[in-house]
Amino acid sequence: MSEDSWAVAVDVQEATTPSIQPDFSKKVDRVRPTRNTRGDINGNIVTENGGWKRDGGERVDLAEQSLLNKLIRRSLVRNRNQVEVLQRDPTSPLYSVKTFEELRLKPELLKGVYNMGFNRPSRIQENALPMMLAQPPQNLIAQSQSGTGKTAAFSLAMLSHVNPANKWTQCLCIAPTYELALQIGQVIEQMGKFCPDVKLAYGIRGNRMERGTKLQEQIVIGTPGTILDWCTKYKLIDPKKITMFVLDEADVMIATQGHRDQSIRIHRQLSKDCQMLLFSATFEDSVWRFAEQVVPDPNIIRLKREEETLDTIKQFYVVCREKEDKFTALCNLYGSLTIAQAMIFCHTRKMAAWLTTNLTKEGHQVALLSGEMLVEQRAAVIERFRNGKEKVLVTTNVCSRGIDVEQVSLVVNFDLPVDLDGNADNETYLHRIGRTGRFGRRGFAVNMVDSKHSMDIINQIEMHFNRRITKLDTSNLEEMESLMS
Ligand SMILES: Nc1ncnc2c1ncn2[C@@H]1O[C@H](COP(=O)(O)OP(=O)(O)OP(=O)(O)O)[C@@H](O)[C@H]1O
Repeated sequence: MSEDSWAVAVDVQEATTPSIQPDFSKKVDRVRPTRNTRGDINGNIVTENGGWKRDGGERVDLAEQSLLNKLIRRSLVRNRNQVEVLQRDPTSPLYSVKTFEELRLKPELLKGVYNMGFNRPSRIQENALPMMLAQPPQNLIAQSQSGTGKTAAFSLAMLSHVNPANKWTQCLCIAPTYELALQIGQVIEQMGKFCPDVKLAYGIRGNRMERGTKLQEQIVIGTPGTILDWCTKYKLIDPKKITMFVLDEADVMIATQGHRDQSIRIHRQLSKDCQMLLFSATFEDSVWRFAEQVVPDPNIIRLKREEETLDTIKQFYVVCREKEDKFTALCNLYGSLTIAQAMIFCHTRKMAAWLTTNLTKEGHQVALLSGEMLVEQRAAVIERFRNGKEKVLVTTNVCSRGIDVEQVSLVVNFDLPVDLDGNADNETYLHRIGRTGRFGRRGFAVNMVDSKHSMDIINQIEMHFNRRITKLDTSNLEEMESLMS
């Protein structure tokens, strides 16, 4: 098969690829590919179909991607951009806080916040928290990329909002999946550690409740289907008594079949005075239309994603003939440079598996990350790599977003990133190599070129970013050392 046809032949390849870790194969049959993907103004990939996006050769489940981000994240994502605030009533004063004290939280809740290691509100929290805690209640639509502190913000708002003396459900929070709901629940539990009278229930599949009894938990978090059943069929919750409704990950929610309608049906049961809060990492038209339906008269807070830059990254390409040749070039490269850690991107799982096997045979300590693994397994691989247990991480695109490994100094595009039409996928290129050269450090990116088509792609990338990609001869050690010094 010609290397050029990777993008087109991916279905066939993956269907015929044996799982190298057989236990992980159970994810494969859930594939529902979508063609309708594009980036929003924040550079996030969005999809209007099915909750899946195709990312190069892998299909990515948006909810899983979100869960992976949560599992591997250790701290706030840095963002120096200004928050944009659009107030419903532009004449009312705009409050923002620089400390948690200014919010006048209950002491036990403040203790919970500090106990989590939060010293001050994150950029989005500075504006979102006073708005969510304001009296009379205000509706809010907030958008910022994953990891900027949204979950922590609305968890705090819910914990602050409830009256523990009232033994009925007052805050309802819905999330796209069982696993995501559990993650949010953990944050609430941790933050509310010193608020023993505030109770939390999980409205998720498998959590069976007796029909007709009313829940006493003040906060209920769950998935739209179960929550809808609990409100309507089982009547465990009186929706008219809900005074705060939180809809998290709106972009993922509407990309999942059925969730959009269920969310709207839950919303319809709520009282008109209920405070509505909606959060999303991306914000393109379909999310916006949905948000407007669910959140009347909103205040809007948006934090633009910080631009990734190629300024501190030296980019090269190596001309090769076929995959064996690319492999030799890679070994030469790796053998001659002092590289802290490297990430190598392949287009398909099959290629990633082949490369991992061969690098391992050469004596390298290699980790493999691919879409057939369960989310928890992917998170564990990333954690090992972060801790330096392996020096090389071979991967398909599934993990190109979200992982920040500061010590990665080399990114190799063993296969160049292409879109479904076989053109340069500039956005993916930026995400892949943008992770090296972080925080002013120098990074290197090496692209393997194995055909006229892939040379065209390099030219397209050069033009797009207006940055030179220099030819590298990996058999010429001296030249390579001087270029890459
Ligand atoms: N004020 C803060 N100070 C320090 N760390 C914080 C603060 N707020 C949140 N964090 C931490 O930052 C990380 C990201 O926060 P959070 O999960 O709330 O972000 P998010 O925008 O909801 O992203 P996602 O939707 O992917 O979870 C978490 O590890 C959280 O514990």
